[in-house]
Amino acid sequence: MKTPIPDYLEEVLAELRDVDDGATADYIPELASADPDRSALAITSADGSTYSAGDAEVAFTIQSISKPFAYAAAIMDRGLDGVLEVVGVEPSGEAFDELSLEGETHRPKNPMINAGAITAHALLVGPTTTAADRVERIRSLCSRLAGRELAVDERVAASELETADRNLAIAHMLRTYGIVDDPAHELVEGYVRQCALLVTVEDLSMMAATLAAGGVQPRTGEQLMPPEVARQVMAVMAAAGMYDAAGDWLTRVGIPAKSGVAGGMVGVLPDRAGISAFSPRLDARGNSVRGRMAFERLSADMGMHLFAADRGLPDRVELDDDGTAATLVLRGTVEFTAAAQLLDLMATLRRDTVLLDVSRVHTVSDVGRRMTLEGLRRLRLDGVRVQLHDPGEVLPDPDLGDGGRPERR
Ligand SMILES: NC(=O)CC[C@H](N)C(=O)O
Repeated sequence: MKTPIPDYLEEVLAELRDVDDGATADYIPELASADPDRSALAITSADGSTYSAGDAEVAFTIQSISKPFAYAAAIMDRGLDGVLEVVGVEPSGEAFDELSLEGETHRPKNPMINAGAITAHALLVGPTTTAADRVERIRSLCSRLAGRELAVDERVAASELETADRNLAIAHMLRTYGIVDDPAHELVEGYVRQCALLVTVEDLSMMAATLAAGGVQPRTGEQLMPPEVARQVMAVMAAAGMYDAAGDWLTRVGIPAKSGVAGGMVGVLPDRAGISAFSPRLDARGNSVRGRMAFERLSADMGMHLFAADRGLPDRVELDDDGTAATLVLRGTVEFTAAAQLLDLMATLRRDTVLLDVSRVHTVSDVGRRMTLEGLRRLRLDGVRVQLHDPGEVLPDPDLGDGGRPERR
C-alpha cells in the first residue's frame, strides 16, 4: 500500500483549485509575474517524515518566513537579553511594513514586522560584521534547517531593492533612534537578500519541524538551536506571525504561523509537526489566500489547534515481526503523529497477515481513527489478512469503508 497522507493533501489542494481571490504581490516586480495558480502543501512530522502534494518541487522566495529564523540566529549570536533590548515581543496589530516603534524604548514592536526584522538582521553574527557575512549566516542556518544548500535568488533581490523605499525609510528611522548603526542601504540590501532565499514547501516544512522539535533537525538529528530559542521563536510567531491578523488566526486556526509575500506560509505544532503551504495570490494583509484556507482545513480536519486540550500522553507505535505475520502495537493517545508512523510502517511491510494491537491505547482522536482504518482498508485491498486486537473497544465499529471489518483477535 501507499500512505494516504499525500492523497489527503492533494484533496485539500483540489478543493482550493478554483479559489482565485487575491493577487500576487505587486510592489516587488519579480513577484508580480509569478504563476498565480501554483499551489503546494507539505507536512514534516517531528520525527522527520515529510509528506507533500501539488507543486512541491517549485522553488519560491522565502520572504518574511525568513524572519523567525533570522530572529533565532540573532538570539544565538547576541543572547536573548541583547536582542530584547532592541526588539520587543508584542503584537503590533499593524501591517508588516508599518513605520512603527514602541513609544518609550523606540524598539520595533516585534521581529515579525519589517522594522523588527531589519533590526534582527543587523544583529546577526556580531557588532563588526560585514553585510556579506550576515547574509551568509542566515543562508547557512536556513540550509541546515532545510537539510540542503539554499541559494539567494539575486533577480528577486535586485528587483525588490529597486522599489525598497519603504524598507529604507524604516532603516533610516531605526538609525535615528540608535537601534541600528549600520548604513541603511547596507542593512536593507542584506535583509532583502535574506528574503530572497529560494525554498520549496518541503524545505519550509522541515525548517518548521525543526522548531517544533525544539531545535533538533528531525532528519539529521543535529541540534541547530537550543530548545529555549525554538520556544521563543514559536511564541513570537503565535503572538505576531500573522501581523494584524494574529488574534483571528490564533483563535481560528490555532497554529503559530508565518507568511511571506511570495505566497509561502509555515506553521509549527510543538512536538508534532511543521506544516507549509504555497500559493502566490495574497489577501489585503499579505497572507496567501489558499494557504490560509488550507491551514484552516488542516487544523479542523486533523485536530491541530494548539489549544485543543485533547492530546493526553505522547503516542507511539512498535513493530513485532516474525517474518510472516507482523504485529503493530499502538500505545497511548493516537492522533496524527502515531497514526502517520503507523501508516509508514504499513506502507513498507510485505506480510500476508498484519495484526493491529490497540490494547494499550487509551484514546484515539478522530484523525487517528480515520488514518488507522484507512491504512487497514488499503492493506486489505492489497490482499493482506488484517486482524485487530481491541479488547477495550478504543476503535468501535471499525468499518473499513466497504462495510467489511478486520478479523477480531
Ligand atoms: N511580508 C513579507 O514577506 C515582506 C518581505 C519583503 N521582502 C519586504 O520586506 O517587504
